[in-house]
Amino acid sequence: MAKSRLVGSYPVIGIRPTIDGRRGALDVRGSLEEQTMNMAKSAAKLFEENLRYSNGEPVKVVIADTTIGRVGESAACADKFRKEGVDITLTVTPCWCYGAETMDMDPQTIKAVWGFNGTERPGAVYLASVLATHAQKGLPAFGIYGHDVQEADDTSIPADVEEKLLRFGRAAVAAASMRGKSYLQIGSVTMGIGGSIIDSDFIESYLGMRVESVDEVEIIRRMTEGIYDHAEFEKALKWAKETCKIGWDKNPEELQFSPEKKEEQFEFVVKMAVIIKELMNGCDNLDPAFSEEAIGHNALAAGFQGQRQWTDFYPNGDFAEAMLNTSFDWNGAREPYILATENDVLNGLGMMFMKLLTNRAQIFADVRTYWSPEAVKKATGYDLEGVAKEAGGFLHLINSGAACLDANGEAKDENGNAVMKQWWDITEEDQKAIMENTEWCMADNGYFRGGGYSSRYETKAQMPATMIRLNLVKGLGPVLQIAEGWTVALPAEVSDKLWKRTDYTWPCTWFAPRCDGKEGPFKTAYDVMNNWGANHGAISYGHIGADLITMCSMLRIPVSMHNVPEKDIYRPAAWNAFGMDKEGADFRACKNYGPLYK
Ligand SMILES: C[C@H](O)[C@@H](O)[C@@H](O)C(=O)CO
Ligand SMILES: [Mn+2]
Repeated sequence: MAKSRLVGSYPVIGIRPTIDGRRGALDVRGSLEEQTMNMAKSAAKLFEENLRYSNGEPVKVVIADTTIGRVGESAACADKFRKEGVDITLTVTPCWCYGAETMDMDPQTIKAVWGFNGTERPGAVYLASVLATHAQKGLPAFGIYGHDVQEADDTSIPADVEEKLLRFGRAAVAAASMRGKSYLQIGSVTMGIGGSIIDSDFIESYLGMRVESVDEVEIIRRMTEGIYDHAEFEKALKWAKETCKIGWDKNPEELQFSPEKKEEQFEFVVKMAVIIKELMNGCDNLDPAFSEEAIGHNALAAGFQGQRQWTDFYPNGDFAEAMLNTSFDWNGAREPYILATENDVLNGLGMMFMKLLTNRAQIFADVRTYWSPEAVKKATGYDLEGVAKEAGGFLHLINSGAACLDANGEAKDENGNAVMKQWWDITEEDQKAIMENTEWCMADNGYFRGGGYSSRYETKAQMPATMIRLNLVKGLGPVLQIAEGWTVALPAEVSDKLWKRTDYTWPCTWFAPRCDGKEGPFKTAYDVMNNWGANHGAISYGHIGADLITMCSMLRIPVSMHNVPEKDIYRPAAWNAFGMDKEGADFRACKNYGPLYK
């Protein structure tokens, strides 16, 4: 399994078994030691078996050396956790404990408390008490309390408790994985797109990341001076020549490049991909003279400007963007990178959020066109069916470049269903099928004067998907939009007719949000697009809106629009104090707490 070269720790989860400290003749504490420690061990096992870092390794979990009954043991636990690199804590208990003495007071950890629903001892009473104390001290924590009473000796974790523990765990590991990593901007603002105007303060104070920036000329310097892994480039080029199906050249005859030039451009774009990888994560195989370049920018995500100055002159970045965002390359299955096109850093960060939550490759797309049932009928004679009909139409998601190739839906699960897998599950067969269903057409010369290639595929299968947009609003700050839905499998002739009306040589995904027909942003697919905050969306496989909502509350980023069922919304207990209207409460709470790293 190819390991990411990211430098810096991955977040560790610390479990804090807390207990009633009373000894005496009846030794309350002694009677609870085993049950309390067993809760901690059950939770640790659940996390270790179900949570993975983006590099594919199991999440590391540590348990305090002893149960925590009084403040001295809290301090010893905090000391151990600091040494272990704990960024996330789960406090567990079946009984009453002394909240302010036993709670996690570290302002930087992401916290949850699980109070066992048994009635022999007041675990739930402690939960309520310590969550109140967390709120009083400005250290919001997630509360977990199972719906049904359990037997005191029951060490199993009920389904509702497991769901909250894992949602908390996935979101906390994603949020804390960003800490200390970089966002690398290659180039500058693209065609006046606001999302490409980078806001370092937001990235530093909300995500705990740093912003690195290099001029695009750095790619040319490295090409010219041979500052790249030559063996890797040769391997990449050989693989690409054997595996990439070259499509057609749509440009007018007089503007088409010669076969020799096309060959040269193909080598150029493959070399770009190798160099951008090395810019993001460094490389051990550079000539020792380039020890500085070998370090890389420790980038968890990056953006490439391309348009216009680069693409008016050099071959475009679509190959690099598409391949790096994909779950494999010439080295086989490996952690997908996040490389945004048009330097849309906000969309790149959205892709990063969802990659960290799912460990799957991500799609970057324009939210290009809403197709109503009437318009589709008029253009193709086809009556919408299924999810597209239920959504009152569908959206055309299409952008040259940074859509992962996994999105053509050619990887299959054990039942033969189309799926965008977690990267470590991608098989050789999946890779072959994905590449066989992708073409590399010559770049549209009207847009990309310098030439290059564009990946081309259609998402032919219906798959669950979640589209998000991270927006920055002056006076408000960051805000997220979420639309769960499905990719739409249109009949080939229908898809072709609609696709041909726009950029037929780019990756094409039809998307139907889950709509409810009620007034508001989810009335129909039209309303989703009409309320969308920008030109781009980041799209992930799966319905992951609830995980995103939980993670955003950890990052203090309010969610302004979503179609996640209210029963699945899970935020820190303190959010309840900000009102019963969940969305308004979220805004008020995020404003109250402010960014994590202010
Ligand atoms: C190639 C074109 O300039 C595209 O980059 C443009 O239409 C966009 O995608 C704008 O988001
Ligand atoms: Mn775009």
